[in-house]
Amino acid sequence: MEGNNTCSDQVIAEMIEMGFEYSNIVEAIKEVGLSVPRVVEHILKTPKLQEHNKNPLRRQPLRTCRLVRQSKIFDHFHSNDVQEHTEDFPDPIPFVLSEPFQVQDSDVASDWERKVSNLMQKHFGFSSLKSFQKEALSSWVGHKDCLVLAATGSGKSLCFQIPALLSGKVVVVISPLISLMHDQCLKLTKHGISACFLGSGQLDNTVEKKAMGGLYNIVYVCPETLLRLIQPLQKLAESRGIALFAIDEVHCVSKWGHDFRPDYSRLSVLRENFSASKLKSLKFDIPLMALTATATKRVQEDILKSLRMSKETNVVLTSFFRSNLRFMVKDSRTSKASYAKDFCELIEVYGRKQNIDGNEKAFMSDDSDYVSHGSDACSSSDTDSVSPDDVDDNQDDYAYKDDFLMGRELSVEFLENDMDVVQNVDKSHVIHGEKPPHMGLELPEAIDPPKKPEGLKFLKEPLEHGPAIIYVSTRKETSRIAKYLCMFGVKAAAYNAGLPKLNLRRVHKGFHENTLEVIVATIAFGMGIDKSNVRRIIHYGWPQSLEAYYQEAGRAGRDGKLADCILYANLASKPSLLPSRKSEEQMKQAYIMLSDCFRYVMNTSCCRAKTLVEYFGEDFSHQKCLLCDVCTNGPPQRLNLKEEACILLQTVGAHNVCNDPLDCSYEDDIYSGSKHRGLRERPNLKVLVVKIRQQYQKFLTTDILWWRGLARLLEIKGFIREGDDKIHVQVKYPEPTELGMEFVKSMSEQDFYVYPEADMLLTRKSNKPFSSFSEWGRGWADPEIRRQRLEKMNLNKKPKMLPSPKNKRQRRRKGFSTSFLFCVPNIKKWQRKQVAAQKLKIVSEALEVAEERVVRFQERHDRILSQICSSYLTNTELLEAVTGARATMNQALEFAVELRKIQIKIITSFPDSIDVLLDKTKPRGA
Ligand SMILES: Nc1ncnc2c1ncn2[C@@H]1O[C@H](COP(=O)(O)OP(=O)(O)OP(=O)(O)O)[C@@H](O)[C@H]1O
Ligand SMILES: [Mg+2]
Repeated sequence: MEGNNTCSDQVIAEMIEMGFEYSNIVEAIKEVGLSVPRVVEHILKTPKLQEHNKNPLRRQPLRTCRLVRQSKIFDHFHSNDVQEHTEDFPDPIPFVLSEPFQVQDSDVASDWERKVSNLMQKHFGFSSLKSFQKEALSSWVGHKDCLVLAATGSGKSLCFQIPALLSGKVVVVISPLISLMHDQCLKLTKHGISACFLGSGQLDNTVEKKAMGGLYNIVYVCPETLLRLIQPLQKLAESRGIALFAIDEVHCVSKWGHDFRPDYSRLSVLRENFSASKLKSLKFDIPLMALTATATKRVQEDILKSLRMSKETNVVLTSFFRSNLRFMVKDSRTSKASYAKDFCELIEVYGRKQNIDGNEKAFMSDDSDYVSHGSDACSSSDTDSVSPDDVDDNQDDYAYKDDFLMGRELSVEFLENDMDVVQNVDKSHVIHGEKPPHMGLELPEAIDPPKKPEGLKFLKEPLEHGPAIIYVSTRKETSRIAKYLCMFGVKAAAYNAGLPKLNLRRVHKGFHENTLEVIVATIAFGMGIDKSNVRRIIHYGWPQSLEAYYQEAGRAGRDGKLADCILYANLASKPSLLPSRKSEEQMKQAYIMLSDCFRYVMNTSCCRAKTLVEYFGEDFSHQKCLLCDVCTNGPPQRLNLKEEACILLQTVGAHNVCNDPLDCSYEDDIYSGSKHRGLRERPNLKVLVVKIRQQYQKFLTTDILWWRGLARLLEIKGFIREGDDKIHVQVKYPEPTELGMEFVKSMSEQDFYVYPEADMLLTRKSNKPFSSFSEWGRGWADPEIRRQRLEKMNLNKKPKMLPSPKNKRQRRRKGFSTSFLFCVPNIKKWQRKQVAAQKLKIVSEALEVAEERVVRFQERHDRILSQICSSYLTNTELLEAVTGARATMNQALEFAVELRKIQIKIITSFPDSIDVLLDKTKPRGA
């Protein structure tokens, strides 16, 4: 019979179901072991025991069973809206033991793999363990500590859930977020495993007592609560027993990670208080199992050290590579103006068209709450009457006044406040100038990296339909984009920690039940999101680190099917840190991580997946993933930039050997950024580029972006380094290295072949490598041509006045906003002109391209027309082709007209911006 090999919990539960008395079962198990038939037989044959079981097959009333019913997850909330949500929660597992039942360690170790297999099948419906799960469990069975590093969504939770089932003891899980604990308890309850969470979010004060009495298989705690409960937990360890301490999302331990939480760094108390030397009843230290999906080598070492994990800790490292994720980087201003371009594909997929065929009706009626309160999701019925430009970005009002929900505040804060605010930092935990910790412990390489480029099999696979998550950095933007998408019939909603809790809960529910398809969220929609069919993760704006990026991107494609991870970033800009309170040391670390992220985006030649997994210290076993934009589009053409590299190096060198302070004219605040930087100040890259432009006619019109990219390449080659003691996202005050100077000396011998970086490509044109300023744009520099053009356009009238601030809102509502011209309102006039000049340059370039396209489309259109004429046929295919060609031509024309309008606006507002662009106007004092 099956019961022969089930664990003690199962045997007892089965026997209780049959109606036997608990104390009799325990006594019988002691006599005959964990076999249901033998236990039954023993009880029935023992007259003493039989007395209590006159009619064993008739169920005993609960109170005589000395059992407690496993509380529903909702019992943990003092909520009066229980009825509304009861359907969320399945019937809980029937019972948990009210009395501790110590299982012998030998029971667990024997034949554990088969027992695990049975338990998995019973509770989760899986047939087998993954190899890393098996390895983690075997560490636990051998009483060893274990650090599990496995990709997002790979199934790390199972590693600590199984020990609870297998041993009959309690597993204590330390988790950073109440929402995460809530989600996991919910899932476990559904799988018939008793679990609870403790901490500030738990308002039912009986739960803690019950948990410390051993009534739950799995107890989730946040670190603060754990520190408070050391003594009760010690008692629990000595009574029912604690099988394992699992520290989930353990990268939070390390200040070198992307999500440091000071309370996590105090978790060494686990080793101190739950070791065999401290608790006499223990034969072994209670094992620690630390789990994360994002940890660099440095973070891994820090975890081992901070938690005081044993020297024999088994580091279970799986490949971080997710072969079904298609990584892409796209250039975008990531502002309201670029929504139309960036989200057109998304709208096509999730928008009205598709929803009309599907269940739009249901969406509109069922989700009327979202619709009527408009801030987090909008009605698709708005679509027809609103244009993209009508999105009111001032409306950031999240008041949620649903009569139905008013006064029904959930009494438990299952979602943290300020989850999307970068964590505060406990300065006492940061040692200035501290070297990265080193454990002297060799971390193993990945145990089972995939051998073949699996991307091949996804190459021909279409992207299936499934939900999407868009990550943005500000709360305001979540609602702005959600509204924009809703206007086109996309079932979208905003999610950020500033929204009312009930609202967030509904978004969660909508997402999991597929009534919402696109969630626009801050990082608050974070850890523990485990939905298998997420098809797209879009980052709209720069992430703060590659760790955070990969963890968020990893929420896509957990079903193993193809999924897209697209990062939209303004390649002409540099990322900046989100405001947070950080110590100096942590700021440095944050900048290093931000810089790594910047370099990932700017890279054009190395497979994205390779860059990412190697970032986490893994050897990528393939050359390419075959899916990412770099693999599919190929790297750009390599260029020999020997001359440019030498010129930059020479300029850097020339300005670094300057010892005479009077000769260094960088005190000008426009150039150096500050008047007070002191005389030993080095020129920054911008100043150096101006010097190059002044000195070399050939480079007069080169873009700073181009030099920025080149400086990065020179830094990678080790030819220059950052001369400032601060860390910058990109080298700012370059200083030549010996290697760099050697290169200059050997100028005639060495080539400098490189793949231009993404920002360099922005400015580069095939036939004019250094000119980002079109002929047409150059024409404006000539006063006569300019006069003629303005005359022709009837626009040589007075420049427009700067709009008054009170009309700002109105201006925003109008289609083409001129606000982009005045987006830096407080800077000096000269700088403003420069900004305008830069914009003019970009617009002119774009216009040139647009005009070329118009001409091309026109030609195609004419060609098809002439074909029709010559064939004297009314061939429908040709007619369709000519209509299509006309449509594309018109589109291109429209675009060109819009660009022209913008250009005129810039020129009329700043007529001399052209001069600035050509560097004719010198800054004050230069
Ligand atoms: N052995 C297995 N076979 C099949 N599916 C599994 C197995 N183990 C876990 N899973 C499934 O994998 C999914 C992800 O599991 P889980 O939430 O534990 O991932 P995770 O590694 O903790 O992810 P994250 O890094 O986001 O926390 C779950 O839906 C789980 O049911
Ligand atoms: Mg997890």
